[in-house]
Amino acid sequence: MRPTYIKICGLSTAETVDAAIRAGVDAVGFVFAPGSPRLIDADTARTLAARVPAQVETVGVFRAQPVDEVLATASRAGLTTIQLHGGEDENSFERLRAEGFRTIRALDISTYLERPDASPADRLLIDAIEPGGGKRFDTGLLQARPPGGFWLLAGGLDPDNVAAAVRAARPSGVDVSSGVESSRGVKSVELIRAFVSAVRTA
Ligand SMILES: O=C(O)c1ccccc1N[C@@H]1O[C@H](COP(=O)(O)O)[C@@H](O)[C@H]1O
Repeated sequence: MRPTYIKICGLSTAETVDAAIRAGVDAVGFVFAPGSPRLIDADTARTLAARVPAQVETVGVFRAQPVDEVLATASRAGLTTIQLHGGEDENSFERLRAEGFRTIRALDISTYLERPDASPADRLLIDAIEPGGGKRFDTGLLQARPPGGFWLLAGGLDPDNVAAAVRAARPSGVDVSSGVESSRGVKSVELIRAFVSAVRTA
């Protein structure tokens, strides 16, 4: 069986990017969604992404932003992958792919249950209602509509709950932001290490 894919999101310092890579993550995320406590600009992301080895994905996270703005930011930052939390139309992912990006479509659990097949992106991410809010959702709801293909579980994961969440929901991967922070928006090297280690025990 393939090891669980791990993405650590909302990184903003060289120290935490390096810690995530040393811990063995598959992807690091940079947030460009206005209003986020993890918001960084494209030039900062470019400097951080330059530290990341080629086998680790660099993901730009956007929420309800015009696709032209998404493309301009991700291109300037030199990222490999774009994660959209709403605002996209059915053509957006095709356009992002045509520009050479891998894509992740993030759906909150309610939207996923209403439209489980609404994912023309390369990968699906299922999240709680408020992205980046550190709140979990009941993964038992997925039993009614088990996701097919590669999918990521997100929403309120942390080093203490992630192993059980992986065993229960069997996602292809996990994505975390709040659960590896010492205070809102501030990532912790220790919590990043503990999170990756907990996933590996699941
Ligand atoms: O992290 C944010 O601030 C954010 C803002 C807007 C859209 C997405 C955001 N992050 C994504 O939220 C989930 C997990 O969040 P948490 O672990 O519950 O805090 C993850 O997909 C992040 O990429």
